[in-house]
Amino acid sequence: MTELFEFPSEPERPSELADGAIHVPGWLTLEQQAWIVGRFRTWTAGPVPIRAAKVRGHEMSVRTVCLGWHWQPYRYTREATDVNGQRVLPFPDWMVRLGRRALREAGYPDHQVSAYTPDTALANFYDESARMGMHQDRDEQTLAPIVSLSIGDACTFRFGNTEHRNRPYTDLRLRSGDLFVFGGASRLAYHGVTRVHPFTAPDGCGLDGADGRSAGRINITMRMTGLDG
Ligand SMILES: O=C(O)CCC(=O)C(=O)O
Ligand SMILES: [Fe+2]
Repeated sequence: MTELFEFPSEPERPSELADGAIHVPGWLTLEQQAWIVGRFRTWTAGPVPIRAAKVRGHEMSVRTVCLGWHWQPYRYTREATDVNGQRVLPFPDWMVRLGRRALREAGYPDHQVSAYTPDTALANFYDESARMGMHQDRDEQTLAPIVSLSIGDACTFRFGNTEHRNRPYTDLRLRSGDLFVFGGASRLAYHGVTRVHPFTAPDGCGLDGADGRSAGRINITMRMTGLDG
């Protein structure tokens, strides 16, 4: 035999789906993932507990806890007036640094990296039956890029166009540790999660299933609201 099979597998590289939309597979180490899951558990404990936001009277299947600003359909407030009226946790400095590193490593230019000061994060939890319909992230007053981190079970992420929620779109798998950035010409692209793939979370990522259940998926999106106060 040749040594063909001894070559390490091709390293995973960033790929640009569309102008400004970059997928970086395996961006977070397992240790970083597990650490973030630990932080997530503290956020869900309050003062504003994780909850399913209500859209036109219907609870979303995804549950969300926010940092910095509280998102409710379709606005940001400091107090979670649709939950318990408490003020949300502050946006952590480590996440600003992580957001800048994400932009840099996704290939964004230096001036955009240094100007990037995300002030809100939506931390979503998906159980194996949760989904997120096609939508635009447009409750922010700036068009600064969105930085998205995924941990736990993989999902099928649908990334579409800026005009409407229908084709053309690309379905890709977001796995534990992946980074996805969408800014520039892709900032207002419609996107959603069509399904979660149970039992695909890697050992050591910090999300473990219990009693035969799958681990679920955490997704964190950092954003710059452009809001004062
Ligand atoms: O879970 C994801 O990957 C996307 C989440 C999302 O689009 C959102 O929170 O607005
Ligand atoms: Fe979104």
